[in-house]
Amino acid sequence: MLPRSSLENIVSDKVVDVAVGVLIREDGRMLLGSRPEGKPYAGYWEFPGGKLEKNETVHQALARELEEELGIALADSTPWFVKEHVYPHAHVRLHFRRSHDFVGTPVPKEGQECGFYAANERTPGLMLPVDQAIVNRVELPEVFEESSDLLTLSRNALQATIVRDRSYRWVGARAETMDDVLKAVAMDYDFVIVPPEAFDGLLVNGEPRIPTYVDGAPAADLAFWQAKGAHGVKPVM
Ligand SMILES: Nc1nc2c([nH]c(=O)n2[C@@H]2O[C@H](COP(=O)(O)OP(=O)(O)OP(=O)(O)O)[C@@H](O)[C@H]2O)c(=O)[nH]1
Repeated sequence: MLPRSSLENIVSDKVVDVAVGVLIREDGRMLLGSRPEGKPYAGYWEFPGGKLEKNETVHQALARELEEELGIALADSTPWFVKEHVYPHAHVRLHFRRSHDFVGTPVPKEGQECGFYAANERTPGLMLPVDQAIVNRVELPEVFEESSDLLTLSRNALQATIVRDRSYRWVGARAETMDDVLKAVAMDYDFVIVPPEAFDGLLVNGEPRIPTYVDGAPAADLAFWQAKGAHGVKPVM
């Protein structure tokens, strides 16, 4: 067995960056499709997207993949969050971007199936292991209001486990430092709430690590914060 540091080096040398699109239609349904034959996890369902090519931005890669795979023209997209996952076949860094701004009816070009689904609807095949949890997050409200299915915690792991068992739909925490954010990522929280002055400092390469609400930001500023990569805002109540 190799020492842990060597293992980490091997894995991190081979991280594959992937652009993933969460395309949301006016009725709130999101675009999902099956993976074509010949790829790892063929037949599993996923969000559209694919690997970044050299010198491409995430948005460019996503626009290219949507055109190639489904004949969809992507006008605009905003960063949502980045998630890493180690599969038997690859260590991927998934750059999820959201968009309401796309044109065209998806026409599968690689023999896949696809369609627009609500978060509580089942796709004909299983979702990729990482994506099932993300589907639930698509319905997070953009303006944070305290509600029975949206819970903010202290940063206590045990407490998070307990509230998940009591089946809150979403679990989040307050974060002011990158360390807080990374703990929330490790706990697989659904979101963090950050002060506006800390927001930029919590981005890595301009992207958040977890869906992020900006605390005390007026709802009128939602588009401004979303363009920077925030999921939404938490106005002063
Ligand atoms: N497209 C996409 N890939 C995902 C998602 N979630 C997820 O873990 N992945 C992983 O990210 C990687 C993306 O690779 P891909 O095979 O779709 O990319 P690609 O179209 O550029 O592949 P190719 O050019 O090698 O055929 C795969 O390891 C896949 O398992 C998702 O929602 N969408």
